[in-house]
Amino acid sequence: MTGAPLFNRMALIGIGLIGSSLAQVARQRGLVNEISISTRSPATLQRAEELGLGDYYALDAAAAVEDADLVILCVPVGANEAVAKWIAPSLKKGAILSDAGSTKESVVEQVSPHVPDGVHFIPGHPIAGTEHSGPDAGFSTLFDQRWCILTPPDDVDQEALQKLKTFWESCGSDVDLMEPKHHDLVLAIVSHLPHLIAYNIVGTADDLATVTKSQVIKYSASGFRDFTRLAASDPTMWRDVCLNNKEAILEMLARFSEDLSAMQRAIRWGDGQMLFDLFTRTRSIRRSIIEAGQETDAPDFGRHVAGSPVSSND
Ligand SMILES: NC(=O)c1ccc[n+]([C@@H]2O[C@H](COP(=O)([O-])OP(=O)(O)OC[C@H]3O[C@@H](n4cnc5c(N)ncnc54)[C@H](O)[C@@H]3O)[C@@H](O)[C@H]2O)c1
Ligand SMILES: O=C(O)C(=O)C[C@]1(C(=O)O)C=C[C@@H](O)C=C1
Repeated sequence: MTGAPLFNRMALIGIGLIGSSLAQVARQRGLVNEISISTRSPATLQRAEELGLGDYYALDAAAAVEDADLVILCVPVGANEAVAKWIAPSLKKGAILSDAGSTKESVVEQVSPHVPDGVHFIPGHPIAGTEHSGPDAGFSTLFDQRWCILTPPDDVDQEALQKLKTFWESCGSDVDLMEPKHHDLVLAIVSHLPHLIAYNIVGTADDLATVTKSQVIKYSASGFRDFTRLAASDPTMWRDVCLNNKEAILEMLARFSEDLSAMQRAIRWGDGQMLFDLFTRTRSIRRSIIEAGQETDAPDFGRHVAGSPVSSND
């Protein structure tokens, strides 16, 4: 990015995959003058310092947000309320307060009551990540060609919204605006359910006496490998996602279980047509995603680049 930095001081509370990636991209592209970092554990804070992610480091989150024009909470969603309470008295008037949490309605409910007058609270969620966590996992291109969803309140300050939008665009993302409840419903199916399925299938395989751990490793070049990647995601993060998007996740799990039962019935009764029709429909969904230029056939999922068509065995 060329031109003046968008913000003078950015404060990041939580410096794992997302916080570290934000620090690196903001520094590399000159989006902010200074970065102040706070996190709960002294060892993580020290690691952030060793990696040179910021300019100021503090275990006291309130101290870290003083004088910050942009504050982004990058902690597991279950920690947002406590952090908001902690930093609220120290937030600068006119500052933008945002977050990166994977759920949005709970964040709005838990953080909004603590936001002082004159601070612009605009929740956000980069749809970008990996199964890795901690400051070492971050990288500056994480947000390139990914979506970032912002869920501003109806009476949002338009100038603040535009500034935050420009920030995420400068991080490489495309920005969409959404209602928090709608965000949670959409993400329940496209992100939360796939992770739960992965946790479940890997757990089931591990429980089966016939599928020993060594066999899981030996044959993991198969489809199972994709599930093990997702199932290696951070347990705290995903526990908090489940507890904070309970309604939408339970709704999607119920739908999923019904569809799974239908598939089970088709297999039991030898209904090959049902199975063939379903598999044909789902295959065409992946093809249409690729044709829309939102997916490559490579394992680098989700970037908005034109990809090669899926090969056909027909
Ligand atoms: N990992 C992903 O793929 C991904 C993608 C998009 C959004 N998110 C969301 O972004 C947020 C951060 O995720 P991450 O992947 O960077 O997690 P992470 O586990 O890599 O990092 C979390 C950081 O928060 C700190 N922390 C935890 N509890 C805290 C507390 N009470 N007070 C202060 N710091 C605390 C940890 O020490 C760590 O530095 C989460 O809300 C998550 O839902 C994650
Ligand atoms: O690619 C991955 O590993 C991810 O899990 C990233 C992913 C996703 O489900 O797409 C996970 C959770 C976030 O809230 C956003 C992105």
